[in-house]
Amino acid sequence: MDIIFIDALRASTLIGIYPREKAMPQTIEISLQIGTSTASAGASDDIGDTIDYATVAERLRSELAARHFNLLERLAEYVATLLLEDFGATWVRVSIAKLGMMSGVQRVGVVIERGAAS
Ligand SMILES: Nc1nc2c(c(=O)[nH]1)N=C([C@H](O)[C@@H](O)CO)CN2
Repeated sequence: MDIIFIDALRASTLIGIYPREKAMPQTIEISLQIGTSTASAGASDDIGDTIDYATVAERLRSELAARHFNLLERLAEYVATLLLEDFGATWVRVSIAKLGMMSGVQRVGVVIERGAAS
């Protein structure tokens, strides 16, 4: 299995369990490892034969701008499902972090893996 990755993509979304988090968008940081075969694109040199990371980033930003989730766990599931079902990934690792949420802590977050690594 090959991997296409996006590291530390920043996106704005409503995320959290507290009223202020439901009212005020916050910036989250998303890192993705997207399992897929890159062999076809490696041979053809054609963007149509692979998962376009620019399209993934744009889609995520627009989806997240329009949604609210209570938990990072739910948001991570949403992102993983989107990559598996809409982009045809076979396996994904999704890391999502909130920045500066707690005093003395730089980042908090979740990492999930879904699909089948081959
Ligand atoms: N495991 C989790 N713990 C917490 C979450 C979460 O999404 N997953 N969220 C919060 C609050 O929304 C937090 O961001 C406020 O500091 C607390 N714990």
